[in-house]
Amino acid sequence: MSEAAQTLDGWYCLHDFRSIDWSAWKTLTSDEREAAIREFLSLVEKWQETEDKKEGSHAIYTIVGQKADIMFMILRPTIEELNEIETALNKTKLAEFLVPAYSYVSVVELSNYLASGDEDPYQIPEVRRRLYPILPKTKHVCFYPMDKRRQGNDNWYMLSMEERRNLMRAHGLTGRKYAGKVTQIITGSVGLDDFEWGVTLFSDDALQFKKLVYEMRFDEVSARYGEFGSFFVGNRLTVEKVPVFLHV
Ligand code: VOV
Repeated sequence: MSEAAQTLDGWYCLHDFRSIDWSAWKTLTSDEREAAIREFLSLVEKWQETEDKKEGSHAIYTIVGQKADIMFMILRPTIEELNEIETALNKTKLAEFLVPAYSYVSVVELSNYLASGDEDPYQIPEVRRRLYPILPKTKHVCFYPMDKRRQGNDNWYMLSMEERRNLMRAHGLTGRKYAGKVTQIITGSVGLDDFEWGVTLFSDDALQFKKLVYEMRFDEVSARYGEFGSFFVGNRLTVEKVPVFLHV
């Protein structure tokens, strides 16, 4: 049996995608809509207080295309808190008009492929910053789930640790070319959701998602072993923009 990579696991993560039932939303009076928006914003304010205390983080993006209209990405120390947050959201008035489109449950993950030293990694500030990240406030987001292939001669899980380490090193070098342009948050989801990882990319230039993902297709680890789910791309929805977004 090949040696499993050891993972470092950080905050739990929920990607919650909803479509908006605009026809139903329009049937409310403008006072009712305003009250629903106020109630929703007070929920987001609570999320912000948690983020300010560095006890979690969140991001809200409007999604381009028909797969969804809005995405909430939530990070919390426990999976129970993710459940509480989705339940609180579901109990709001606005949620009566939010139709579930897709969701993904995972946990922020770093592997030990490129780790060095004997120090307890959970005590290294840079590692902690990546395991418990405050989500970047970039203009755009790209999310997709992915697997590593297990088929015939292309079975990631039959490769030796050394072979996987070399492939991940090459992957990291390609990724490093995008430093300052794209920030990635990899979340592990084996045993938690339908794919093995969630990939969330943040950038102020949406074109960089295409350039990075395309370039990575030529890395052996993606070319030979990568299998991908649906891609979602979105634009940041700040608290200030919420009333305009929901105005009908
Ligand atoms: C923004 C660029 C970027 C950079 C710098 C980067 C670097 C790194 C490093 C150094 C490491 C290994 C150590 C660790 O930190 O775990 C990883 C790990 C991982 N990556 Fe990555 N990745 C990037 C970006 C990046 C992208 C765009 C994708 C999607 C692949 C594609 O083809 O669409 C991806 C996937 C992953 C995955 C699924 C893992 C875990 C694999 C496992 O088997 O455990 N990743 N990644």
